[in-house]
Amino acid sequence: MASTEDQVVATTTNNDHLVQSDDPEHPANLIPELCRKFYNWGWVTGTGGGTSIRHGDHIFIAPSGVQKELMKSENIFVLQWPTKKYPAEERNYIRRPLKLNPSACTPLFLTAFENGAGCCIHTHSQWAVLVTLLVEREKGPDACFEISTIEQIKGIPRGKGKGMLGYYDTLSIPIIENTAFEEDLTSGLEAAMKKYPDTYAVLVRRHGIYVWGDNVAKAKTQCESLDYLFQLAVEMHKLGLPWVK
Ligand SMILES: CSCCC(=O)C(=O)COP(=O)(O)O
Ligand SMILES: [Zn+2]
Repeated sequence: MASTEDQVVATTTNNDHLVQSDDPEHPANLIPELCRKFYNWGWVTGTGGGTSIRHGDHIFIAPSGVQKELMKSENIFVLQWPTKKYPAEERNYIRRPLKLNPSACTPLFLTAFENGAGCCIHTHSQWAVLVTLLVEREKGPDACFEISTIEQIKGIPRGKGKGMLGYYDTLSIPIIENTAFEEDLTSGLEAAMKKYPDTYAVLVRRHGIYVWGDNVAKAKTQCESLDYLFQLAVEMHKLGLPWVK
């Protein structure tokens, strides 16, 4: 539930103050800034993908179907945290920009926040999509991308409070099947997180990846490390080199 103060302000001002800040680290400034970077890295082109940040008891969410690299702080939706998984139906937004809808990824971002994340990134990176195709023969609940003995694996946590993976560890990222609508991926994401409680990412076959972290810096670092590893795996495959020893 929104606090009484926020609800009162919402009826009169749409809580614009929640997305107005001179601080570049404020989520309403950071989400557009990150999306500009992600666009240049091929992660959020053609309106696909996005990112969401939890800041105290507020969740900041980008609008749906917009060019994510052109987004402005005034376009950002705000939810009170904790909230229900399908807030669009619950009129639970304490800031809702006119003529825009919240990202279809919202229930997936909320799943990551329920798991303790401070930031969740969704990319449509072609490297992520390609690795899901390379392991397409493995369908069902055990589908997984695995890679070992590559230095960049050290950029991924072993699990919450367990430190980072080591050079000789095997990194496993579960793969779920895509659905016709983004929000329908939520149950698959929940199931993968239950089966792999230490994971910080879930690949979506023929679609992309969801990566989360305790905070923005960790989510971004992990997403970059994974994208590096996916690109490397694809290039190794092209050279006929196995990426798991
Ligand atoms: C061409 S993008 C299709 C929708 C999608 O997969 C996505 O990640 C973007 O969803 P949003 O509602 O945030 O635009
Ligand atoms: Zn998507």
